Amino acid sequence: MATMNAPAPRPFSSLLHAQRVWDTELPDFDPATAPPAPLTLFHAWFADAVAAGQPEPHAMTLATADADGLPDVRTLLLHGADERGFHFASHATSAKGHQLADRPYAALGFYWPSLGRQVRVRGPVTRCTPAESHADLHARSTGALAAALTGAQSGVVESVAALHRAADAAWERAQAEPDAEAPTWTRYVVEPAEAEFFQGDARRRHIRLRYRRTVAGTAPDAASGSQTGPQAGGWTRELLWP
Ligand SMILES: Cc1cc2nc3c(=O)[nH]c(=O)nc-3n(C[C@H](O)[C@H](O)[C@H](O)COP(=O)(O)O)c2cc1C
Repeated sequence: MATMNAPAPRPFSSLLHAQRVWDTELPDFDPATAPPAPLTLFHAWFADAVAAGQPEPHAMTLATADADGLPDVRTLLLHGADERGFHFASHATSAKGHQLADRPYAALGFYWPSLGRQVRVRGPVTRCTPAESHADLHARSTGALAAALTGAQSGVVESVAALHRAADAAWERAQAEPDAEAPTWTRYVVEPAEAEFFQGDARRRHIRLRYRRTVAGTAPDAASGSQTGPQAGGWTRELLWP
């Protein structure tokens, strides 16, 4: 009887070079129709990503720098986007928490491949009040509370068994005490100084629209063709070469 052999795995380079990007139907983006402030466009693009079935559209990369200026990056969930900025939450005692204490600036990146869209945000980071951090924690699932109660984020754990013990204990506590405190859990806000919207294009005519916060009356608005000054709300828009 013939034996069924599993196919030999393809070499990494062959797999890598077989991948494609921007070869689906992508939306048009006319920057001349973009709203004056980036928050409105972010909300619209987020709704588009949800409607397009983009998995986990609220997952974003958060870049920070350590005390020596060395960069670091990880994935987080967006907890809100409003006039104050882009909100996320984590432990103040984690690696990112220490980095933000040393250098309270960050960059965020969203990528929604279903639409060929990327959004980047940069700016200073502030901590929300303890009451807001508490509310953030308790507005979410038992699993999220348990994860926060496990604590020690970014510390070294001696074994998987130790991780399981701590996680199981945290789950039990989260179920028994839904109001339990996780004192280091902190909600942060990135206040955008810049926000860039990238619309991919199959022919590589990608559109990049950057908003920069300005003092009123200081800069023309290249994206709208206006020669008369900045947009309402203190934002200047510029098109960037892709
Ligand atoms: C999809 C996804 C969502 C995540 N969301 C969060 C989050 O909201 N908050 C958080 O602290 N960590 C979150 N994490 C874990 C972080 O990526 C990271 O591992 C952790 O925060 C420790 O980062 P640090 O050592 O740089 O501080 C998430 C990971 C993934 C893959």
